Amino acid sequence: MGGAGYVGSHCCRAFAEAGWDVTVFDNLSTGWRDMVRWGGLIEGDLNNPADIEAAFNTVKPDAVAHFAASSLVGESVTDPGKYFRNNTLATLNLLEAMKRHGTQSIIFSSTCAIFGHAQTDYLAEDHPRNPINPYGMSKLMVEQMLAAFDHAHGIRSVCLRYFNAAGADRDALIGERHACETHLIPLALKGAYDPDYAFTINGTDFDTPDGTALRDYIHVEDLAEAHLLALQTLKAGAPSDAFNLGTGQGTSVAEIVGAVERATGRHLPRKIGPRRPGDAVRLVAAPDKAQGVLGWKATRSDVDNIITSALAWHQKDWTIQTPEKVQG
Ligand SMILES: NC(=O)c1ccc[n+]([C@@H]2O[C@H](COP(=O)([O-])OP(=O)(O)OC[C@H]3O[C@@H](n4cnc5c(N)ncnc54)[C@H](O)[C@@H]3O)[C@@H](O)[C@H]2O)c1
Ligand SMILES: O=c1ccn([C@@H]2O[C@H](COP(=O)(O)OP(=O)(O)O[C@H]3O[C@H](CO)[C@@H](O)[C@H](O)[C@H]3O)[C@@H](O)[C@H]2O)c(=O)[nH]1
Repeated sequence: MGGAGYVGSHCCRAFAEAGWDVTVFDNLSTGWRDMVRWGGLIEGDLNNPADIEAAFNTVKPDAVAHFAASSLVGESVTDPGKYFRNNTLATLNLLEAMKRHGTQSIIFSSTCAIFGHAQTDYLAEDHPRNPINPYGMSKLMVEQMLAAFDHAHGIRSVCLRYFNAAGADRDALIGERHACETHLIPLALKGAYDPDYAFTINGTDFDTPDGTALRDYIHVEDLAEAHLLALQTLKAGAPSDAFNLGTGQGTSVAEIVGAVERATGRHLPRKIGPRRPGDAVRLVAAPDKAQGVLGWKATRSDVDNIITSALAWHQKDWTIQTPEKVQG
């Protein structure tokens, strides 16, 4: 579900390369037909139970990987209904279909936004879950629904709580491609090449060493590997579980700006703006549980490697970010 999007398309590549039959179900609201390269595409909307029913009748899936969602923190603050509908209600439709069809395994794209403000430097799975924006709330509700569906119907789930997904695949075939881009790394790359784009740092008054927000950037191919491992453990009969997926390394917005300048060899002009509504100060994972239980470790998530891979993809199809700037 949602395999035409950024994280889903990278995971589909990993699933297909592991020898699994992949079918993408996606309404292409924020995804892209040409990012569905590993498996077929069924166009459908999770808000429409008849679409899900038809897809399940066609494919009869053993397992579901559920990436589909609306996922812009700022937008969720101004339009919460969209988030409860497209993330929470739509997932309920999916779970009802899984129940009807006897599909017993699901990997869910959760998020560190379920935790809210960090009470500890590194967020472990048992950190209190107090989301501070409707996006995080809508995802936490899904985690709770998943637990209830396991209890009542034996549908086992793995909630993978990504920290900040970043980077692009090793061959630069697919990458971070959001029609409405709000994410830091693509916008910083755009700012380095496009003199007409005013890149802005959202707040320099956070309680962090350099005053800018701290995040844990995780390479999208490391996330894909975690999905493979999670599905394998579910297939082997493991119980439902949840894992925080990050590196354990916090990187500030200012440090990302520096890394973009290193990778591009260009100056990145920047403005200083206010904090973005709903933004947490610091979100850094404690990745120990994923390491211990899944045997997963981020190996591609060095910030310079992330930005180099993102840049390689953007340069291959620069029109996606900055028309006219193909030559850099
Ligand atoms: N990108 C990140 O940093 C990040 C971090 C944490 C969690 N996540 C979660 O990971 C998942 C994937 O994120 P992404 O960045 O790849 O987003 P994306 O927008 O690129 O992909 C989402 C995909 O879901 C599809 N979709 C959305 N609503 C749908 C619906 N009702 N029916 C069918 N398809 C629908 C979209 O068309 C798109 O292809 C999301 O659930 C997101 O909340 C992302
Ligand atoms: O032009 C920009 C864009 C972003 N930021 C800041 O950079 C940080 C990271 O922002 P962004 O890349 O948008 O990621 P997050 O807001 O942290 O949200 C992402 O990461 C979350 C987990 O932290 C996921 O749940 C969300 O789906 C995903 O959008 C935040 O402080 C932003 O305010 C800027 O300063 N300037």
